[in-house]
Amino acid sequence: MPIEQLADRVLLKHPKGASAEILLYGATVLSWKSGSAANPEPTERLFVSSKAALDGSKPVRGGIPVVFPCFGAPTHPEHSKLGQHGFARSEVWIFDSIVLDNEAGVSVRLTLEPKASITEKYERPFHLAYVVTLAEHQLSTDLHVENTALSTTSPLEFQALLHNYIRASSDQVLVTPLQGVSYYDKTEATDELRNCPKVEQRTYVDVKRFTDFVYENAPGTYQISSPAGQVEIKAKGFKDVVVWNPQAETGVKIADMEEGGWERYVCVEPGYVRGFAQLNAGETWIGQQVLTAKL
Ligand SMILES: O=P(O)(O)OC[C@H]1O[C@@H](O)[C@H](O)[C@@H](O)[C@@H]1O
Repeated sequence: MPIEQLADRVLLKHPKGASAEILLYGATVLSWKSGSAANPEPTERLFVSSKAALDGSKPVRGGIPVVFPCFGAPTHPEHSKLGQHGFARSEVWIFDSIVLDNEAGVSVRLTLEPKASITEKYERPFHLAYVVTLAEHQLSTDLHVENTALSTTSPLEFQALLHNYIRASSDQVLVTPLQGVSYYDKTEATDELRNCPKVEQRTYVDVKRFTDFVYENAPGTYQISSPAGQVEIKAKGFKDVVVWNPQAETGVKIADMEEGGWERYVCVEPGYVRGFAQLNAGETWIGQQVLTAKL
């Protein structure tokens, strides 16, 4: 059975060997096992901390959490009651439908709409759909945000991001091409420094030290290369990208991070996080990414 629905998750199996697992809580992709053209053996491409809670008690530390409607601590007045990274990663999504089920793609659609746990802290009407598609060497995850409000209301303003934890040795992994792109360095000590743009000078960006950089208007295609393999991310609609690895400096303070977990991944997160996407009533915005196992 290429698509299997369990009580709390959905399993996707591609006829050529790749597989993926999506937890309904947060619509979090927990696993993506894929071979590449050069190496057909399916290998795990994502990192999930062995201390991650998978029971819905807190967002999953790993995989691909969905960030919406705010990135980081809320800054928009309509988000003031929300926690860091918003509510999409900590609500149970609905399994909506099977979109595709053939060799070209094994694909499902999950949805999230306002419910009591959301409306008590966020008043805007919306409809989210998340389409996860598994191909032979690819995983695509597409977020559709619809403003379901009446036309008389002001536009919906939101941020969105796909928080990919890509499995890689953080000592050796390199992310390209970010040279020349401006970024904001969230590791700086003061607000003034955090809000002061810098320009990436490096051809190859590494995360050997604590890194939390928000690249603005980034190129949209990223290569993540390490001895463990190479994954390409191609993003559309997500104009920015965040590169994050806490290293031991801040990793030891993360309660659900396994010992030394920061050595085993890099987060490369396409998002719309500088400023807010604006969506008129009745309109839909789509943010997409395609992850390709290259090596
Ligand atoms: O611990 P959380 O809420 O999952 O966030 C993890 C990290 O997520 C990144 O996207 C942020 O840029 C970091 O600042 C943050 O620390």
